[in-house]
Amino acid sequence: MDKLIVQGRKRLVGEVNISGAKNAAVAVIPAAIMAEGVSVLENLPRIEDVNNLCHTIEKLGGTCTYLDNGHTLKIDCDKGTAHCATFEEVQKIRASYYFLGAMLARYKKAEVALPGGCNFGVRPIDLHLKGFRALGATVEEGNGMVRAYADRLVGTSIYMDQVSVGATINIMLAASMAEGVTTIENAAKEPHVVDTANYLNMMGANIKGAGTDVIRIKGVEKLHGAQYTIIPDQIEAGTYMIAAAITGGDVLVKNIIPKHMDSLTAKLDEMNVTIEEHDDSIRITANRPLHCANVKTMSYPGFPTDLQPQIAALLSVCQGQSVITENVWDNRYQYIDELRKMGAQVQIDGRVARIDGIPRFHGANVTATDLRAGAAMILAALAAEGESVIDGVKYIDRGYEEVEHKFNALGANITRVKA
Ligand SMILES: CC(=O)N[C@H]1[C@@H](OP(=O)(O)OP(=O)(O)OC[C@H]2O[C@@H](n3ccc(=O)[nH]c3=O)[C@H](O)[C@@H]2O)O[C@H](CO)[C@@H](O)[C@@H]1O
Ligand SMILES: C=C(OP(=O)(O)O)C(=O)O
Repeated sequence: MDKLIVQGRKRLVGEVNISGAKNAAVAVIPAAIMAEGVSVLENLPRIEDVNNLCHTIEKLGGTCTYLDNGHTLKIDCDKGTAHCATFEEVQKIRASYYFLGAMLARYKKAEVALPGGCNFGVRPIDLHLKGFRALGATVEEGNGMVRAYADRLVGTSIYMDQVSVGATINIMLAASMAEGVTTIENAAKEPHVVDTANYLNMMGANIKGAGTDVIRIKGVEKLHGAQYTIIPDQIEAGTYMIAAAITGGDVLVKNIIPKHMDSLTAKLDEMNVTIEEHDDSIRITANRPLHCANVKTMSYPGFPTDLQPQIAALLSVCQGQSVITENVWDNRYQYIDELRKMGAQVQIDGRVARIDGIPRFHGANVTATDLRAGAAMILAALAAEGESVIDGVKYIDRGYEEVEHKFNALGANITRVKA
């Protein structure tokens, strides 16, 4: 597996362009198989999750063709695809569960292997399946597979027991081609939910209310291809904003939607970081001592769980005691042992992490236990005294485009050693 070697104590200065959002791209790509016609997706991030989804579409019988340097993709499933996805690619990533909703919509039948993705303990998909059943599908699970089929899907009212990004999007996909109207109450409001709804509407769907907690979907018979530009990645942007703060840097984070960053900018402001907001960029300057802060992760517009490891790295080198409460995942502190190897002082008690600020990290050999844990390791290593070696880079490559190149362009010194 590739490793990253990071020389620490580098102040990041300059500008960084944020790529398209992973969690939007990974929903929009499977949604493209619902179209009779060709879709052109722009601003796709060049990341492993996108590669895996493209391979899946090709194995299903569709075609994926890049039109430029890898950010614009033409997806052609005009003649239809298979409805059974059991390949290795499907098991590697979380978002492969969207093929269930997409296939069920177009073919009224779907067979998909259980998804993979980052390991935060149990990651059930019961709410997705409950939604499909409510629409009239029969759903069976067994041997690592989910099988769903229906003679017809019929719109209905669905109340989500828990706010779930994946279930909201998956039900939206299936309901787009159901008969009649579906309402999803207590829906997730994340920017990627809105992005997927916008793409589906461009394809001819009739979805209203995405971005609020009630989404209303009037089913249509057919969807056509569409040209669509993916939104910027809120989490990649947040990672570079925190990188500027942790290295005492001065970075303009470009090509973003500043509104999506509100929960993070409020927190960084509270910590004494200077923030300048522009139309589509944010400048982060950190030239004052940073204060401790308390962070609670929540669904959007709350503080995203996908920035929890990165903010933990930053809080580790702030003055005083900070408290993080992880409200989304049962087990998202596996990376803390790795951060401790670099000197972090953290006590974990269930969903709560108490972090006592240290003056600075020291370099160490650490492992990226998952995608955002890997991002946190890079941030800690950038701020650390000495050299760090980060293993498990394949997780980072799932969701960060050209990670070492983007950081090095800001003044970091990161070298990739190929396995
Ligand atoms: C590909 C993608 O977009 N991944 C994101 C998505 O994951 P994902 O869609 O898997 O996360 P959910 O929003 O569904 O999960 C939120 C909570 O609901 C629970 N739950 C979820 C589904 C279900 O059927 N039953 C159930 O109990 C989960 O255990 C978790 O505690 O949202 C998470 C929360 O913002 C992010 O961390 C992931 O980066
Ligand atoms: C957890 C994440 O992704 P996934 O749900 O795809 O594992 C993430 O993007 O931080």
